[in-house]
Amino acid sequence: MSATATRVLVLNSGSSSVKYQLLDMASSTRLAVGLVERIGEETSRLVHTPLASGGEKRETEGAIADHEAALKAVAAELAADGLGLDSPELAAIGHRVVHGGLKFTAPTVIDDAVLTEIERLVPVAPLHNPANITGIRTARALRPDLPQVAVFDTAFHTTMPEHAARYAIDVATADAHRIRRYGFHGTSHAYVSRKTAELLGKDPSEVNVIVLHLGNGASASAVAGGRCVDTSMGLTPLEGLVMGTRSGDIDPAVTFHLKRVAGMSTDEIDALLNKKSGLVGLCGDNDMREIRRRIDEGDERARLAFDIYIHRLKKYIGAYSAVLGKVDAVAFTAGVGENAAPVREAAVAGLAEMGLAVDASLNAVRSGEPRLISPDYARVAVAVVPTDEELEIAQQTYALVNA
Ligand SMILES: Nc1ncnc2c1ncn2[C@@H]1O[C@H](COP(=O)(O)OP(=O)(O)O)[C@@H](O)[C@H]1O
Ligand SMILES: CC(=O)OP(=O)(O)O
Ligand SMILES: [Mg+2]
Repeated sequence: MSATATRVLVLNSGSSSVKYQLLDMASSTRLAVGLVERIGEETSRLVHTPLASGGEKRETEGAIADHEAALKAVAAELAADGLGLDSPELAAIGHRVVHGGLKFTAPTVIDDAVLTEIERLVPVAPLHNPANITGIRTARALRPDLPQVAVFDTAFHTTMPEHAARYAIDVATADAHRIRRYGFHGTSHAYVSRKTAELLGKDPSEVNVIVLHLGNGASASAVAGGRCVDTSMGLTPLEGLVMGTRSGDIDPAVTFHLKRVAGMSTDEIDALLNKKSGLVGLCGDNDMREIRRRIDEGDERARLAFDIYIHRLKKYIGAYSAVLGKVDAVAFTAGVGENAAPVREAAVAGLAEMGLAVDASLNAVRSGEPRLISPDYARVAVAVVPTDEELEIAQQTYALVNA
């Protein structure tokens, strides 16, 4: 790495999107940020903002067939601003990798063996690891000389005690197939729980926080003194909360029933629970903005979908309050958590006996900053804390390549 190489490119590849940021770590500045969405559809969209030059946001619409094409389009956008991947100032590329299994508990420089292990984990993160792998391969082909670092969603959750991480199934079978609860969105849960402590003016070691990461995928975590002690996602990112397209918790016997009685194949059941369930399965929409609009128009299906979503969320707030014993803060984050005031209001409604309340005028504030939305008298702080997985990945990546 050259002495002047202080930039990190971060790729957060999702099942149908890529979020990216180019950061200069020496000056703590964002040089460019962007998003490619609806990859694989006719209506793909790339939004690129060249912050370094103060340039205007650029939007390109049109089919982007796969993640490889998406990354090449991102590289071209960066090059157009003089920030191309060929820059000698680039120190490393940091990749979000969703499933790291038991092997990866920290950021890792990617070599062939690491890539093979990430591939081995595809069956337990079928929507995510393949996209992460394509991102890594494409970036490597463009800059074979540069360190590529994987930052795993599962890493933060490896501190979970065995009684939280194990399923109550036959131990020999579980161990033979590495079946246990891994948890995901860990980079976000780590970042947000730390930021929440900061907002309270405390050290992370002094506070217990329930983090509600509500994006398209959604998960809750119980963080005690900076360490994760429980989280809602399991072997795969399917367990737990109701999500945009995923069912979350369900009686596993539903799957046997669908196979034996409805005659569905394993792949069909997988697709049903991962892609055609959750909010989209319940009401046809997975975007909370659209669901709220429909509720305002009196749409009953949208109302029921919302109520099911909130009911599950409330159950996890209750469960994690019990797991933690004492809760200092509940933090809402990600697309829904940061933007949907009605979700925050409804999730906390009726929990005054547990010390939880939301102040309506504070909850209505729109801001990109961490903020409290609970009234002064509330025993537990309720906060909105914007996540920044890309910044966290950049910092971990830069620290590793400079170590
Ligand atoms: N202004 C808003 N109001 C309500 N919900 C929103 C708003 N903006 C985004 N969302 C929700 O956030 C979701 C995306 O969250 P995000 O954290 O970006 O998810 P992911 O990383 O899984 O793509 C959208 O599907 C939508 O439901
Ligand atoms: C793990 C996971 O569910 O990630 P996302 O929310 O990006 O789909
Ligand atoms: Mg996300």
